[in-house]
Amino acid sequence: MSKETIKIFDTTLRDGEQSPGASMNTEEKIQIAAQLERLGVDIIEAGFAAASPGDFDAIEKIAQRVEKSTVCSLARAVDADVKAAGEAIAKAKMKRIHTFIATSPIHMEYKLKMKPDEVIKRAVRAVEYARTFVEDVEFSCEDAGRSDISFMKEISDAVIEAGATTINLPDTVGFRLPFEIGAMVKEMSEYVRGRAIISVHNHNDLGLGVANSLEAVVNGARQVECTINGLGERAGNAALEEIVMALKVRNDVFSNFVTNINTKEIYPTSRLIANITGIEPQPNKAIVGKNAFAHESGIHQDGVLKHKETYEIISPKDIGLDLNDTLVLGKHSGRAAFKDKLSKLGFTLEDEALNRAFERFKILADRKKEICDDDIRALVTNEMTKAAQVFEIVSLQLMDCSEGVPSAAVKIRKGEDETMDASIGGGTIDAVFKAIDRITGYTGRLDEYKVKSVSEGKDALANVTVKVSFNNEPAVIGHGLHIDTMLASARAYIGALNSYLSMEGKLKARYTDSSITV
Ligand SMILES: CC(=O)SCCNC(=O)CCNC(=O)[C@H](O)C(C)(C)COP(=O)(O)OP(=O)(O)OC[C@H]1O[C@@H](n2cnc3c(N)ncnc32)[C@H](O)[C@@H]1OP(=O)(O)O
Ligand SMILES: CC(C)C(=O)C(=O)O
Repeated sequence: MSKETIKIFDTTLRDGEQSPGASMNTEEKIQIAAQLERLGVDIIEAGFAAASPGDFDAIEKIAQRVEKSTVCSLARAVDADVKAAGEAIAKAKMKRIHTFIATSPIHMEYKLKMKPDEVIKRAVRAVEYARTFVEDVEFSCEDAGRSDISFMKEISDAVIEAGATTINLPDTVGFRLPFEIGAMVKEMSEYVRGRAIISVHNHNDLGLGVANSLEAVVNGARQVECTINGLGERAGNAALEEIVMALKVRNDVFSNFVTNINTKEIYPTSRLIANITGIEPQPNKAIVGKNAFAHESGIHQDGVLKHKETYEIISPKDIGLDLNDTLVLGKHSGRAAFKDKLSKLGFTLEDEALNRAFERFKILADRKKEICDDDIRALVTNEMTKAAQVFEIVSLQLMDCSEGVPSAAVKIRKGEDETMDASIGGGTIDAVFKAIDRITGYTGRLDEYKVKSVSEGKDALANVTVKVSFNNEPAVIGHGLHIDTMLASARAYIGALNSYLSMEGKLKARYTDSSITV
């Protein structure tokens, strides 16, 4: 019997970005989309085009670059949203608009303040309008988990008639138990058989997102929506890596199904997302957590030494994690070893980018004795996701003591010119950022500041993430990497400014284009 393909719909760049603190800039989203394509996901939900000019810009750029996966934008059942989605994905080789409206009584009455008939009308209009941009239209019954099944059948009939090809049944608030999701999916997939495919999108509020998704597959779902590392609104979404590995490891149960995922790209993808968002999977997280393959107790270690499978149901190699790779890089390592390490970590860099990364590696190696894989991942990701550098930090001098006023003197390069200025501040970081504002002429409002150590030890790299809003426009993200936390902070702030400047013209054009309501 030929196997059925379960489509993997990745929404890390949309629902994943809804995790508090997980915002990403355009360059970072492009890198993530390229990695998701390598991973083999069928559909990349690249964002919500109408949500912000930055989202629109990122989706548009992803649509122009991704070739093997379908690129999708989310849209409310609102003309302006559908138009923005259609325009953002216009250049994609394979494209989809995903439109949604809530179908549960509680959402219709209190949030939408619409009668069920009006909800159906809005859904039909959105799907019909979406079909004027693309052939592939997905419709979601938001809060399907708490919706009346007969109403979902009625709205599905209407949107399928209007041209929807996928009906998604999100358990938006993660309320349902596996047997309930199974029953809902079975009834709905039998109802729409031959007319549309049924998809699920399970949230993790009760920790059941993955279990619910697997139960949905058994009962007829042929598309599963999920995110890397389980990122997503509130407690997150079902984790892609867990769903895919469960389908693979338990192929005795799921023998009729396959996915297009190259599981060896799971670990590199997980690390890329963790480095970019600064959100580490919990250590005991299944598949990609730091401890997922660590055996701590004597009896387990004894068993594993005698026969790995006594305690291991997954080989780390299957997810692209090579625990036996002992090549440690340091100040005496050359380009060949560096290049070899990059390719083992899943990076392929053009010559120029490779040279820049190698230079930064050498500078780091002068200060840090041993460079571990996570240092290299952070360094290369940082290099690849940098916006064009209008401003660059040249040097930083700080004065701080427990009784005095913190002050910072910063030298910044712009093209050929170098400018130095100083500022005092409420704290050292405040002084650094104020000095940068004085030199560049842009005043930023700091919305978020996060610092994370990339590896262990006192000489670990600091990875600083900032979210800054310039000129009261939508906030942008910047990352800075350095052994010195203050320098990493200055780089992150300048990175955010560079990112803002690279989008400034576009943002303004979209704000002032009266045909687009965002
Ligand atoms: C379950 C999910 O994850 S849904 C996706 C969630 N993602 C996001 O919200 C992305 C970020 N959101 C945003 O940037 C903004 O909310 C925007 C741009 C989409 C809309 O902003 P605003 O116009 O200011 O509206 P606001 O967010 O305050 O309220 C949402 C409005 O959309 C309506 N709405 C919500 N969902 C839908 C829908 N699917 N179809 C039509 N209307 C909807 C709400 O009823 C509300 O309408 P009201 O203003 O008439 O009361
Ligand atoms: C828009 C839909 C698919 C969603 O994110 C949800 O319901 O959680």
